Amino acid sequence: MLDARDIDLHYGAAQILRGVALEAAPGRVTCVMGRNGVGKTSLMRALVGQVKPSGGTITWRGEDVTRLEPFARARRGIAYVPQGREIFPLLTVEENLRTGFAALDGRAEKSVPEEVFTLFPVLKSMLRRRGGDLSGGQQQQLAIGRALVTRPSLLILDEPTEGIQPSIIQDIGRAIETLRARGDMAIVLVEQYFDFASALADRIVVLDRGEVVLAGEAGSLDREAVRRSVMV
Ligand SMILES: Nc1ncnc2c1ncn2[C@@H]1O[C@H](COP(=O)(O)OP(=O)(O)OP(=O)(O)O)[C@@H](O)[C@H]1O
Repeated sequence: MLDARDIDLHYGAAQILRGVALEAAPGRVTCVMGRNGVGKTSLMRALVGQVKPSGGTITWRGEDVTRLEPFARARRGIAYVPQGREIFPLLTVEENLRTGFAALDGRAEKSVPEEVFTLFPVLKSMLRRRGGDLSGGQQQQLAIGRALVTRPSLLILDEPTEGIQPSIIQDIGRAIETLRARGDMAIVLVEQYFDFASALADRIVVLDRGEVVLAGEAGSLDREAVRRSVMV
């Protein structure tokens, strides 16, 4: 269980997050929604340790991880698929997948889980291709695959549908459903694509200008209010 409470975040003098709360539980998809620039990515970066909040606490499986470095959180099962994918264009697909092991300690198993290729068969057929030669959608699948090699129990996905063709968006949606159905992984999904998010979400948190303005079980929230919150 992830429990982030009262998160404040500043970049210099600018306050980006104000008292934000976010929970994520195994077997559930928590969607973080909101327009451009409201602080969604900043919140994810705070969860994984890439930025330090100026206030609040982040508890993961009962441990306060607020001050832990990113690698220490990765070793505790937290994996992040950043916005824009950030795969290595000159490395092959296989090498890109293997970079995920850098997050693990020496004792961890260092084989790519077969599940990665079950979820994204295209990666198996492209193991020797360079990451940069893949389509945007294939790169997104690779970025998710790389996160899964650490066998995470919290998977954070930052706008995985951005700039991706519809057929691959469907594949990614099915992959998220499969991972949720396993029941042991908590998934946090940042999304602005309303239909995709609302089809997957168990819980929805809407941010606006650094604050939570709507939060609740997906079925209990006013769909139109959520839709409006992501419309430009
Ligand atoms: N490293 C940084 N230094 C200063 N300001 C930043 C930095 N990163 C982001 N910001 C600013 O913080 C605010 C929130 O950005 P953030 O990327 O978290 O929003 P977002 O909701 O994820 O937006 P998007 O959907 O466009 O990615 C924006 O005003 C952005 O310009």
